[in-house]
Amino acid sequence: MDTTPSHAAITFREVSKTWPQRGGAVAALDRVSLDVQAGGITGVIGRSGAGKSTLLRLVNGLERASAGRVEVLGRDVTTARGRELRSLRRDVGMIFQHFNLLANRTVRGNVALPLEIAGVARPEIDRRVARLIDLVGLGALADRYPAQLSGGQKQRVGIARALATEPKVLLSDEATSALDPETTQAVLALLRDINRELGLTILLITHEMAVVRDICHHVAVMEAGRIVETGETYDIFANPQDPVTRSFLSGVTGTVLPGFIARRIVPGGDGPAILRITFAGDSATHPVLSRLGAELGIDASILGGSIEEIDGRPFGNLTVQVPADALPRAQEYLHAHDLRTEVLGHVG
Ligand SMILES: Nc1ncnc2c1ncn2[C@@H]1O[C@H](COP(=O)(O)OP(=O)(O)OP(=O)(O)O)[C@@H](O)[C@H]1O
Repeated sequence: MDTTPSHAAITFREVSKTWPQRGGAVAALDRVSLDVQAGGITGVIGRSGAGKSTLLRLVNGLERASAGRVEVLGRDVTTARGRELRSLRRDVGMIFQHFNLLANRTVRGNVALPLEIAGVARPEIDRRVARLIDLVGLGALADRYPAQLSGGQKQRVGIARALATEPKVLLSDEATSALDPETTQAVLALLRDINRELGLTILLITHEMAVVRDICHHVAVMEAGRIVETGETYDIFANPQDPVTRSFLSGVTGTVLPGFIARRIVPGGDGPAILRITFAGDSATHPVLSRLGAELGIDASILGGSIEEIDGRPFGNLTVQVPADALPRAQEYLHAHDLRTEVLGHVG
């Protein structure tokens, strides 16, 4: 996919943000550059304190950069003030981990709020609110108050409210972190539908790689105020480069070794090799193990594995044990078939 700035809905150029602190300053963002593709879903993942919220809040002017430039839909947020900033904010909706609904307003009243603030006429407000409430599947609950809703329903209200001013960009600040796994799936599916149907650009921050896997087309990995890796989600899963990315992936791609295997690997061991094979793209469904046996006479025993779908494409990992003396031939064969391998160690 083209990554030139002309196709970006949001661009960060050499953006830094420092907070004054006693005895110095803390750099929340350190010369971050990123293009967020128009019409796509981009995830920013990082540990607590990596700078994700700060990055997100620069997009709608809730925070201002200390240096660098942030452009949204071709407009410079870094310098926007007053009327210009208000108009920009109407183009950028936001949803939050804790929903931020007004307790004394019904579902209808919460969704109507941004339109009331924007001075939209009442009949138009009523029309738009009814449509939005239907869009997020809350038609039957329009007159309930937030306290009478589940977490997932509250987030649907948050989404409807964020869409009220017909924004072109939606920011999501850990929108599913407070929800159970099933509700998370339903809310992610709603975001995916909205992205597809409305062509909305979504920029979300999360600390869960599963969220990235499930809905993001692109991902940027942050650590200590910097972006350490960025790319299409599938490529990042199939071929992660940075240790931070690898550690995030270890929880979701079946790459964590079960204890019974990990305990067998000993430093300096010279017994059978434990090999991880990564299957991506077309190679994901090749019967390579049986061919290793049939063509090379190498017996590989399966220790663990998983296969899943990322961005509609198959992706898998297989951990196998092969005799130490057969390892070079096995790897050569696997590499010739476009499979990646990693020697995790040797049994002692
Ligand atoms: N208003 C503030 N004043 C001072 N320091 C701040 C402020 N907001 C954030 N920071 C600091 O900036 C750094 C980045 O914080 P930020 O909230 O962007 O991280 P995060 O990746 O979103 O973390 P989390 O996942 O915990 O929300 C942290 O070191 C944080 O302590």
